[in-house]
Amino acid sequence: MMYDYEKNKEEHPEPIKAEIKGSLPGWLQGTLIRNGPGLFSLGDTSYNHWFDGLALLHSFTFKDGEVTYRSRYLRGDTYNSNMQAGRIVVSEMGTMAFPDPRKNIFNKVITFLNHTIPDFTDNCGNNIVRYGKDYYATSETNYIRKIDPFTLETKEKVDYQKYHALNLVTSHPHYDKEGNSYNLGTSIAEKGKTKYTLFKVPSPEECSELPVALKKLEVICSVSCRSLLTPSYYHSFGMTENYFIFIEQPLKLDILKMATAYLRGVSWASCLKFQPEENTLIHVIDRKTQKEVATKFYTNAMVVYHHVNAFEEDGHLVFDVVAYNDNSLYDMFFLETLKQQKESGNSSTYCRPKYKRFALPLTDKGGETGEDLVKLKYTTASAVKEKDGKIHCQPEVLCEGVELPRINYDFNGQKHRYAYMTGVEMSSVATKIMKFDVETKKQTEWRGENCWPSEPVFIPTPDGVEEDDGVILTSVINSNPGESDFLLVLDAKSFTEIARAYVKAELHMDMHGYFIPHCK
Ligand SMILES: CC1=C(/C=C/C(C)=C/C=C/C(C)=C/C=C/C=C(C)/C=C/C=C(C)/C=C/C2=C(C)CCCC2(C)C)C(C)(C)CCC1
Ligand SMILES: [Fe+2]
Repeated sequence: MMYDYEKNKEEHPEPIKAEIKGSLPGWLQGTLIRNGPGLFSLGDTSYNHWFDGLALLHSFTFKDGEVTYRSRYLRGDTYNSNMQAGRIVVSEMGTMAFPDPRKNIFNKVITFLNHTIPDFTDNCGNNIVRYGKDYYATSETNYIRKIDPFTLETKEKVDYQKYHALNLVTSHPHYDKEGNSYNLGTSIAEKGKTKYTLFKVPSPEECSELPVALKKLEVICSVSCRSLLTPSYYHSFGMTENYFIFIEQPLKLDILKMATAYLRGVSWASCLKFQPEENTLIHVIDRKTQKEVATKFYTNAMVVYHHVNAFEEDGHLVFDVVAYNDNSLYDMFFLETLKQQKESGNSSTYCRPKYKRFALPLTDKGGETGEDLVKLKYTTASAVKEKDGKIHCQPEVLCEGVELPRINYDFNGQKHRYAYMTGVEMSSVATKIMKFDVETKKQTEWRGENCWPSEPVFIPTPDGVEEDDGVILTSVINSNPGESDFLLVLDAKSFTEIARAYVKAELHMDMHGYFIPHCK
């Protein structure tokens, strides 16, 4: 049986009480919000790519041993314009929307102008982020959409460009213990320069008076792009106590091609090119000096979407990522490809993701040319100094076939032992979730027959002592006939089931989730 990626999903804005099997820990109070695409065709139009689908938020609220479920489409300008027109009229990364052929020439000219000086989509269907005290649905364009985290109603549209010149911003910010948020974005050909900018948005306390916390956006550092018109695509970055890690990979947006994409009748995604002949630069930014460290680190060509974690140890900066050899992940999610797979029953041939660990020496003083400067005993990752002083890094592959990594976020920036991930076996659905022990390399799994779990989210026990004191939450699509979908609660230590909350509604395959304690 295969998941039907193309099917439009219904929203359930009224709370639905779930049926609990097992018992929920009393301390688990709050709301898990998850985000992902839910609508793929409208009128006689449809999206080409699964990531393009209209954002459908859903949430599980835990209160006094009960769970309530609700879901709501994000009613952004994109959603409203599409619904009003009864067809897809706003372009997304993988789908260029063209004017209705029945429309008059005047309308066609306006649409053309809009795509020459484009106003991008606010269909924020990738993740939930927090800036100050507010929560936003986000993808990677300059628009984010404030939401009510409890009712999932759509609020104001916020434009990063009002606060800083940013054309693209990740949907994976970092947060520190004080509640500050950190994110990374790209400014394209701004005053003749293309650069990646790291910025900070202060904690809720510092922004409490402001309607939009981004008003207090502070630039930490800008990294120049290696080429003006082909910035790298990236989806996340790493942060430790003293450093940020940004991977400038050879998966590139060709801006000139993008500018003419509409005229040429192709999508923006077709202007995204993997260039394996180029290497991958690893930028390390010192948080104290707010400057890039002088040493130049690089590795072979690769494509990374998700950083797992990063930490400092004995003069090294260690970071873990999920990496691919090419861009086949994006290609796998074209709806036509997914449909063919479903019909033929064949699984996909996309490149298997690998959990890789890199170790960068922070001091290379005295290192000889050709010497491996990594002195950590527990990793085979290497960093060899070359004649020109650059450092060539080779990772250690810790395991394969994993994606959507999460850790106990209290350990972000510190040495972690466990990563929680979905397991993928050459297919577009996850068949299991797993706990991976990076020290022993032991993998513990949860799987259910005909069940497709989502990204596993770790929630720490309030008085927890050990890293894995807590629970894992994952929403599970259950394709066993006559059975309902459910939210699964696992004990993170033993990775065994504690409870299921069965929902009398069809859950959709989503991307990422955010847990807000005590939001109820
Ligand atoms: C502004 C701008 C623009 C636009 C843009 C856009 C429109 C974007 C969007 C974007 C987006 C919208 C993005 C997204 C992303 C996503 C991702 C990257 C994802 C990933 C995923 C994954 C990794 C998966 C996983 C999974 C699942 C989900 C299921 C099961 C199985 C697996 C595990 C495989 C342009 C360029 C034109 C120009 C410049 C500026
Ligand atoms: Fe992501």
